[in-house]
Amino acid sequence: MTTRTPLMAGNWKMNLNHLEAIRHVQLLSFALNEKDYDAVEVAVLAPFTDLRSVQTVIEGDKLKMKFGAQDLSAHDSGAYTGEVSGAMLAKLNCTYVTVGHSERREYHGETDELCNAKVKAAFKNGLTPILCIGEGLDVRKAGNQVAHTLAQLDGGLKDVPAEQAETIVIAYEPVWAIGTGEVATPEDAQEVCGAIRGRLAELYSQEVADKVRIQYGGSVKSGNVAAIMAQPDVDGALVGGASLDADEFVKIVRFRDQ
Ligand SMILES: O=C(CO)COP(=O)(O)O
Repeated sequence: MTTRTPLMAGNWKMNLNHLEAIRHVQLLSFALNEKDYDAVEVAVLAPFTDLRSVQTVIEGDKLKMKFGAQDLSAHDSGAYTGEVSGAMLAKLNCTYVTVGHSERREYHGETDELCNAKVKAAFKNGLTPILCIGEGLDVRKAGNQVAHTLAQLDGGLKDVPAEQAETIVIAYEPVWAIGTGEVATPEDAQEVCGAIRGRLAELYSQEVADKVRIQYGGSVKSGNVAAIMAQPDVDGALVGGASLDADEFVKIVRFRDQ
């Protein structure tokens, strides 16, 4: 059985300008220590306009914190006004990029096909995609959360080879739990995260499935993170609102102490 290092990632969404981002990363850096970095991987996912500043603080101070973006273009370069390419993110030393967050699916019409192209663009440029999948409230009420989420997984991973797939991060984010304070129960999280790992084993192999980190996201706070992280198929958290409060995010990173 592979040991998976938990990945605790803060998705800042459209919050914190570059000056606020510098201050926020500094606050995190004062609080986090070697023991934290030995136990978990910590990442911040910042707006595009913050990335250069975040990189400067993290690399200048030799912090072990990883950083990344919240989206990328499916295209390499060219006449795509407003888009940011994977190569541009790689040039800034980004490690991660979220793909297919539910807010992009909902407000920007991102389909599984586009997410698949973005996953491939991320890999092509040496970035690790965090593919976000999860069901809305109506699907959950109908009891179809597993089938719905696995269909998004299949779509996002279409034609992605095993050697890339084993390095991907999957974030299970039930849409009804995002920003609502309505956290999924640990059992809800485990049901779908376990099904995701099972599906990865079917698509690739058990060995690949055992390597992939699966995060839970949706109203994660210091008060609920420990119970969610105790689930066997949950390997991290993708934290929205609570990641904007440095003290709270540090508590989430230290989930074992909560
Ligand atoms: O969407 C999320 C992280 O990507 C979750 O957001 P909240 O933690 O604010 O519910």
